[in-house]
Amino acid sequence: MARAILCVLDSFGIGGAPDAARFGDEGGDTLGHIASACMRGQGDREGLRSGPLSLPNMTALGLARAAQLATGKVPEGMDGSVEPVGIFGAASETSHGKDTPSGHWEIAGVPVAFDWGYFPDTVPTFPAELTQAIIREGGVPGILGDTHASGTVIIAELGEEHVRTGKPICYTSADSVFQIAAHEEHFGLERLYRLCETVRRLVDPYNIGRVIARPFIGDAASGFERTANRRDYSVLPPEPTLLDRAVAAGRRTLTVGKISDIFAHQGVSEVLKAAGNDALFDRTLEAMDKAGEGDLVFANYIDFDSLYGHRRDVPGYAAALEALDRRLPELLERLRPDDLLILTADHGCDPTWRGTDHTRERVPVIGLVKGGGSKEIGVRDTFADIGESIAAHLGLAPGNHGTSFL
Ligand SMILES: O=P(O)(O)O[C@H]1O[C@H](CO)[C@@H](O)[C@H]1O
Ligand SMILES: [Mn+2]
Ligand SMILES: [Mn+2]
Repeated sequence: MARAILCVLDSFGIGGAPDAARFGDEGGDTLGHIASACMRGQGDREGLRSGPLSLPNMTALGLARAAQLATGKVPEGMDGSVEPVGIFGAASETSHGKDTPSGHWEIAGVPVAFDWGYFPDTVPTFPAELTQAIIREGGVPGILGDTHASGTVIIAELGEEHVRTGKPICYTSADSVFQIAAHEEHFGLERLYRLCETVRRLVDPYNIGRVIARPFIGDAASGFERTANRRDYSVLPPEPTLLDRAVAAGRRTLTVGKISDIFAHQGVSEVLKAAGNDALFDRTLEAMDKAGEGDLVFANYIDFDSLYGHRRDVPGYAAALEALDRRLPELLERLRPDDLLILTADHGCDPTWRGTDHTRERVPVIGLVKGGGSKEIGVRDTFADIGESIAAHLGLAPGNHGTSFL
């Protein structure tokens, strides 16, 4: 039994999704395209990184072979001849959406078999009656934005007007989200959180997955910058997840980063938060030190997605992958006999792709049971196989979805 350590590299897809065309994402491949770009010198950035993508520790865990299973080819510059030390394969998503909650919930054994509500890619994007209700019940003089947008672009465009008028910047994306950007000092952080709670209630009838507070600081002269005080207001998962099942069985679930928000704080014993992948990795190590027999550590590394994938920043994404890879030995050293480690992702966000949205992709499933051998698990039909394998490893009763690969 021992423990299970589940790490989600947010948006680290490996291509090959059988239903990618339905999303306009046929050919989308986060890892494959980053690796190819790096081979062409397009991953170079002065003072940051250069050359082919170098992920020796994830390759030892089977990343190159997992990508080969997902797409039929080894990413350029990666070594597909390395014999993986542990569990390796890929997984396809069955949930209808390619968003963060769908991906994480499916990993935790609960695929999302219904369609979220989405706001149309029009201006205005939000229904007039919803906007009116937000103005009335949220106590704001109006809203800015009201469009599909990239969060960093829209605060550059509207930050000054927001500070001047006090109107929050409201926007959405291809995801089922209502995002609210507001200045931490001029508008106020607590006031932004309260507004998000109000909007959470108001968008429930529209079946919107998340309301997201996007606080920022700065001014027009020096530029506006988002802070780490982002907060996600998710609806409840439709069924008990792996987290709920673990807690119900008397286990502890130690969540790192935004996991707790993504699961609407259900089935969470402990929340370890931090800003930035590096600090989140530190929290993961702390959680591993705290976790006892039969417990689950569940971590999310958000920078891949929000700082690099959505920003279509190939050198940034490559550097972040290499940084995490360099630190993996610290995590591997902390594994106790019979601990299960899995590294995976919740969707893709190919930084070479058009637009700024997620990409429908398969995800890697790589890891090991400490003391166990090498095992190819193939391409799994659902991310739920990950949660089901963890449940089996921890001695929890089987759930309603997925099949253990252990
Ligand atoms: O452009 P930013 O604000 O980072 O938004 C991105 O983050 C949201 C939540 O993950 C996605 O829906 C996408 O729109
Ligand atoms: Mn995500
Ligand atoms: Mn995202």
